[in-house]
Amino acid sequence: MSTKPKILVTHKLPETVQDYLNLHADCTFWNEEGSMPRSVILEKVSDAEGILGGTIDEELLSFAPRLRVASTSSVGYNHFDLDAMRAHGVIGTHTPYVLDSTVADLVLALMLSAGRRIAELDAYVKQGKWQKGTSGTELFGVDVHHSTLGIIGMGRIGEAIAQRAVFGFDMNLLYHSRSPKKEIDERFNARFCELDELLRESDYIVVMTPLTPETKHLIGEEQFNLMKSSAIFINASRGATVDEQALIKALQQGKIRGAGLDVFDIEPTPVDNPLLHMPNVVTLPHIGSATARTRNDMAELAAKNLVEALNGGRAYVVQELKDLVPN
Ligand SMILES: NC(=O)c1ccc[n+]([C@@H]2O[C@H](COP(=O)([O-])OP(=O)(O)OC[C@H]3O[C@@H](n4cnc5c(N)ncnc54)[C@H](O)[C@@H]3O)[C@@H](O)[C@H]2O)c1
Ligand SMILES: O=C(O)[C@H](O)CO
Repeated sequence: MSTKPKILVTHKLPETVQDYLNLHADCTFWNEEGSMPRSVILEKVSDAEGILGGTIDEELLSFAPRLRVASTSSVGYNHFDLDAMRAHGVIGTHTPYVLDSTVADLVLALMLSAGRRIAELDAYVKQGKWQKGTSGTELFGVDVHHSTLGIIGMGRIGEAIAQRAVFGFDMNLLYHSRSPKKEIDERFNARFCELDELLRESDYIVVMTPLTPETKHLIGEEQFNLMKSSAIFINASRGATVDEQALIKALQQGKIRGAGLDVFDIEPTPVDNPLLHMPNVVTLPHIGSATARTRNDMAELAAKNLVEALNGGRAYVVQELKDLVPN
């Protein structure tokens, strides 16, 4: 009989990562597209000590009496019910650092695209509108270089965005986070400020906090009312950090100039979401970390986290559950 821990993997992994897991665990894989259906997870998790992927909630935990570690191949872990995991003594791990640059690249792309109207004007050319003649001014956008960028949530990805914005585009940097960071101030000649001040002063506003009870709807009607009418608003964190209805209203009423969104309240977002029908809004299907190399790195790290945490080794355990790790 195998002495390796039993693990359940609920989405397809690269072959090399499966090979690694097979060396260290008795694995049940899912090799079809999409994720393992919930009913199958609930059935197969009954004897698992580790799980890689998916939502961890009270229901799943009640079907998993032997579960010790849940690993997610994402840095965000708002799909972990942390209270329930604590109550069941289950450790959670995630994948910080390996995706910072890829997500930061995408945020800059959203800023450039929304600010300089790339997607909108690409359609303009392809639809033959250019041929009809233009005064020119109607095609104007908002400069990225030498504008003021306000980053809300100056963590790992926030810092990678700052690096690109300050050194690549000569932007001035404001940030709001849980606390000021001296090294950020010095390195980027940046200034920590309260949220209201950041919203009033920034030309580009990027939300990059995790989704937690404190950050849910951090940006709503009151916050949009403080922004410049020329502001470009970017969300690449989680949809629910922003009150989506308030964002729609702010755009409809011209309270801000445009937006770039990688994340939505409901994903996939319904096709009748008004945001999808506004030319000044650039929309993406939650692809912040979606390059082959980065997704492979995330899968490798998630697998390593699972094996290490099951064996008492070093893993990226989520902050809120670190005290559950035996010394
Ligand atoms: N769009 C995507 O594909 C994509 C990819 C990766 C990460 N994300 C999201 O980005 C988030 C951030 O990732 P990270 O690795 O930079 O995390 P991080 O923990 O390094 O940084 C988050 C920062 O937000 C700050 N913060 C937390 N609560 C706050 C609050 N109430 N007010 C102000 N600041 C607050 C923290 O102090 C921290 O500095 C993830 O949790 C995830 O939800 C999205
Ligand atoms: O949190 C993350 O890592 C990204 O959103 C990918 O899901």
